[in-house]
Amino acid sequence: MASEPIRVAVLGARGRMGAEVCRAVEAAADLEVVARIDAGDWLFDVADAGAQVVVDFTHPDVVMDNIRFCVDQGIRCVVGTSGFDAERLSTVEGWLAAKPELAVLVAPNFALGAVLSMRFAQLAARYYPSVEIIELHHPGKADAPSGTAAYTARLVAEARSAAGLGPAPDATTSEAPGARGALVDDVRVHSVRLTGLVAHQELLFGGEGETLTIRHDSLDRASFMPGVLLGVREIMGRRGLTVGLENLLTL
Ligand SMILES: NC(=O)C1=CN([C@@H]2O[C@H](COP(=O)(O)OP(=O)(O)OC[C@H]3O[C@@H](n4cnc5c(N)ncnc54)[C@H](OP(=O)(O)O)[C@@H]3O)[C@@H](O)[C@H]2O)C=CC1
Ligand SMILES: O=C(O)C1=N[C@H](C(=O)O)C[C@H](O)C1
Repeated sequence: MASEPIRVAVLGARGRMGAEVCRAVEAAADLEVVARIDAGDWLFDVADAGAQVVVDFTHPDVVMDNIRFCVDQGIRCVVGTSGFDAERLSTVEGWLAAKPELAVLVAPNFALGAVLSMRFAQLAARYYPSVEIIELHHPGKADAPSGTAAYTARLVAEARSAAGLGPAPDATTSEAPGARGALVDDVRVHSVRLTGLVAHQELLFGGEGETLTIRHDSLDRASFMPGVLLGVREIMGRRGLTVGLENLLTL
């Protein structure tokens, strides 16, 4: 006998990602949307609808309150919203410590190619003295740099530090504000916002007489959906906090 579909609530349901997630979940035979919540809606509808998993694509300013609500209500979370730093992640871990049967997935990027490009970047990082990140997004994006770029910068910085690399060479002594981008974990990150774009990232590595460019392009939000659906299915069998879709893949 077929098992019951997983009951999913979508937060940010009228947004760019939330609307796409509602469509993708509805199209999956083993999942169903039981609540669609957006700004101004009553969050308790999620619990009243018997949601087993919440998918959050809202805003960095509200996502922590949403996770807190879900943990209090005993609901698992798949979180795509950006804005997570080490402090936020450890706060979520603290909440989960009191509810060990629950699980939260925070994935900076659900696109397979983005996850692979970060893994390739980790491999390359130890070999090149210079590295800079350029992230390019649609102009409706609220935060800069992107969550993916911040996460990538951290992975690259960890790989550089493990390899004993110091700061990237840079003789700049005079700079117009922002001209050299933001420093994230000692890695320069440049943010472009441009009509027509969706979500894109380039990592530029430089060594003696050569450069290496690793680029990923999400040309459509459909690119994120297989990762989101995988997250919803996998979170049912997990416990605690998982950071990064790579932990659900065999890479
Ligand atoms: N991890 C990944 O792979 C991806 C992550 N993202 C991230 O997802 C987030 C959303 O992106 P996007 O869909 O483009 O943004 P949108 O602004 O299009 O959508 C966000 C939606 O959330 C709503 N919202 C705001 N506050 C609340 C709240 N408290 N409860 C419920 N809904 C709320 C907004 O309403 P209103 O507009 O009225 O405020 C809006 O409808 C961003 O942080 C983005 O970086 C995006 C793509 C992929
Ligand atoms: O806002 C977006 O669009 C995206 N946000 C995420 C991020 O901040 O990294 C993921 C992807 O880049 C799309």
